[in-house]
Amino acid sequence: MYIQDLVNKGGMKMKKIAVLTSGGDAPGMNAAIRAIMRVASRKGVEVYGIYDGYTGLVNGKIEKLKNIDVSEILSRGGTILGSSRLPEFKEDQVQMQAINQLKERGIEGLIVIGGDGTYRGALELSQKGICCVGIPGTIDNDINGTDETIGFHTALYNIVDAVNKLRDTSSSHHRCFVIEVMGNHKDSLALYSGIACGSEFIITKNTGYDEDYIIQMMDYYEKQQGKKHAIIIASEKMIDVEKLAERISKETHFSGRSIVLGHIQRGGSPVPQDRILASQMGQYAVELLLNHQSGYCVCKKDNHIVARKIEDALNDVSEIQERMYQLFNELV
Ligand SMILES: Nc1ncnc2c1ncn2[C@@H]1O[C@H](COP(=O)(O)OP(=O)(O)OP(=O)(O)O)[C@@H](O)[C@H]1O
Ligand SMILES: O=P(O)(O)OC[C@H]1O[C@](O)(CO)[C@@H](O)[C@@H]1O
Ligand SMILES: [Mg+2]
Repeated sequence: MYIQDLVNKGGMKMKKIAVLTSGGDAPGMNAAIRAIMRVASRKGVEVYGIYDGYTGLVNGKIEKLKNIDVSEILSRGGTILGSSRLPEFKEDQVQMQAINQLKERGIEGLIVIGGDGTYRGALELSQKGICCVGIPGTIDNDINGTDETIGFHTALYNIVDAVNKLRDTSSSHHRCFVIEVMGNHKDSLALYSGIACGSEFIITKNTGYDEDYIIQMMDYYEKQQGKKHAIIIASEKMIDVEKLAERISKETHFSGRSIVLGHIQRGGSPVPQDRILASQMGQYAVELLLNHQSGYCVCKKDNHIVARKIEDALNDVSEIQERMYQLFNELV
C-alpha cells in the first residue's frame, strides 16, 4: 500500500504519540527517532520517548521529547532511548500494564523500532486496541517483508572491514580464517558478507554443514588453485569455529585460525544507507500512525517505502535470498 492511499483514508488527528527501540540495538535507530520527532512536531504532534524498550513501557519510563533531544544524534550508533529484551512481555497481564501506562498519559499511538520479536509485541498491543506501527530496526535483516532493515548495512560494513584486515594477515601467513558473524539463526549477514568479501565458503542454515567436504575443498584450493589464504564465514549458532579451524590446521596445508566477531558488528556510526533508510521509514511511520494504520509496519520493497501488515511482513518468503545464494555459488 502506498502512502497516498493511506493519507486519503484520513482519521482523527492524534496529539500525542510515543516511540521505543527494542531488541538488539541497530545503527540507524537514532536517525529513525530523529525523523519521527521532526516530522511529528512539524505536524503539531507531541512525541514521547519510552526508555529501554518494552521494559520502560511497562514501568512507565516515558518522557516527552524535545527537539534538542534529537539534535546531533544522526551520526550516532546505538539508540538514545536504550533497549532491552523482556521475555515477560509475551504475557497478557504485562502487556496490559504497558497499555495502562500509555492510557494514563493520553498517548494515542506508538511506534516501535526493532526486529521480529519487537514486531510480535507490537502485534499484541495492536490487537489489544493500541494504535501501533513498526519500523524494522535490526542488524539481522530477518524480516522478510522488507528488503532491508535499519542497521543491516552498517553491520555488513563492519564485517567487511574486519574481514579485509583478517585477509591481509591471512595471506601473509598462509592461513584460513573461520569467521563467525551474527544473524540469530538467519543468514543475511553471512550470505551478503560472503559475497562482499569473496569468501571461499559460507555456512548457514540454508547451506547446511558438511565438514569433510569443506576440508576436501580447502585442500583443493591450496594444492590445485594455489590459494595463499582462505576465508570461511559461518553464521552464528551453526558450528564451533575453533574446532573447524583446528581441523583445517591438522588436515590441510593452511594454518587454521578462528574469530567470533561478536558485538563489534552492531556498533559504530551508521553508514549513509542506514541513515537514509531510517529517515525515510521514520517519516513514513508517522504518516501511518496519524492515519490510524494500526498493526502495520514500514517496509522497503523494490526501492519503494511501503506499508504492510505486521503478520504479512513476518510470514513473507524472501525472494532475494535464493538469487543471492546463486550469485555466491557462481562467484566462488
Ligand atoms: N511473541 C511475543 N509476544 C510479545 N512480545 C514479544 C514476543 N516476542 C518478543 N517480544 C518482545 O520483544 C522483545 C524484543 O524481541 P527480540 O529479543 O526477539 O529482539 P528483536 O526485536 O527480534 O530484535 P533483534 O533480533 O535485532 O535483537 C522481547 O524481549 C520481548 O519483550
Ligand atoms: O546482544 P545480545 O542480547 O547478546 O544478542 C545477540 C543477538 O542480537 C543480534 O545481534 C541482533 O538480533 C543477533 O544477531 C544476535 O544473535
Ligand atoms: Mg530478532
